[in-house]
Amino acid sequence: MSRAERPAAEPAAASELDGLEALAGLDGLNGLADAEDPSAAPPGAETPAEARRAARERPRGWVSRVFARRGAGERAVGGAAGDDAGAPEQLLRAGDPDFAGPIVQLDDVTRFFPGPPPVNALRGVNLTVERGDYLAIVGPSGSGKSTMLNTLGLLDRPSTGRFQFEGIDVASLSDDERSALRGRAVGFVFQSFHLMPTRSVLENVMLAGTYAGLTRDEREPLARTALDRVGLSHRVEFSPNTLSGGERQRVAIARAVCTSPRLLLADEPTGNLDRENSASIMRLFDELGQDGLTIVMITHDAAVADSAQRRVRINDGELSELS
Ligand SMILES: Nc1ncnc2c1ncn2[C@@H]1O[C@H](COP(=O)(O)OP(=O)(O)OP(=O)(O)O)[C@@H](O)[C@H]1O
Repeated sequence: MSRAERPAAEPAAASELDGLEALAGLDGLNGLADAEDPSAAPPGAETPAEARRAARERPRGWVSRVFARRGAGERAVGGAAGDDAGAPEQLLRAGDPDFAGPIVQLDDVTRFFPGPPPVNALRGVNLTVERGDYLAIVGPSGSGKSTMLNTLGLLDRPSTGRFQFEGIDVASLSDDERSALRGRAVGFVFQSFHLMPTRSVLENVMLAGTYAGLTRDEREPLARTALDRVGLSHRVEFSPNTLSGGERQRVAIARAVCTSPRLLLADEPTGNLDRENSASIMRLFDELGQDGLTIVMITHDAAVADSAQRRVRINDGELSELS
């Protein structure tokens, strides 16, 4: 199994949903593939126009609660309506796209797993990622790459040290706030694509908008634009199973970028691709980087790492900058 697909604290069977839960920030929510559209508001819920007006009036960098859990294993519901009608709307901090400082700032971050055996997976890591950086993280197996990615993707918390995302100290966020920030600000691309085989290409990409709290009407045009961006507008109604590996990864990238995340995390994005498809995916990353997207990519492939603007090495949990 590849890195960020693994839950941070406990190993689990590889499944399509692992990565999707990471995308969603809906840790522990079961039945995701079959869940009803969470943005389909029940009768009496606020209309899309009302929701947009309310969103405009919120303080910058905050979102209203998008998902509520009714109980263990039950599906997500939309907004503050439905069974929650009458409950006060909950505002969650979800980062600030206009924050002028670094998007990521790690100060003396450690991650300790008590084991047995005990492991210091990250040791005193300092890292600043500026908006628009395109960074590759390289390192041998077991060096801490996936722990770094889980941390940056708000899937795991440092044991000690400080992690600031767009100036917010992540330690001060509640679980719901971390999920909201992840859903709004972070896009994930995995080695093994994590596409739903029973859904069309378009539906797979639209799923990302669900997790960002968008209505169906808002999601479809964004998904079509993203698919156009990755050169797949002629494949929207296809099943992912009928696509080549390179095309599947393009769908996954479209899904990752369709809601305009501020940080794209890529875990061995070319690991399952041949040389030609790898080069084409790297060109796409270059273009996304030139468009201003901040990208952090883990790779074993030196040629792939060379395509990034900046490289860091991780060795036994310690990070060092490469020239
Ligand atoms: N949940 C966990 N519990 C205990 N130890 C863990 C856990 N996750 C990671 N580790 C340990 O932390 C160290 C770093 O693991 P990590 O998965 O981050 O390495 P990696 O560089 O991603 O490796 P690979 O390239 O093989 O995927 C390893 O020694 C690993 O066994």
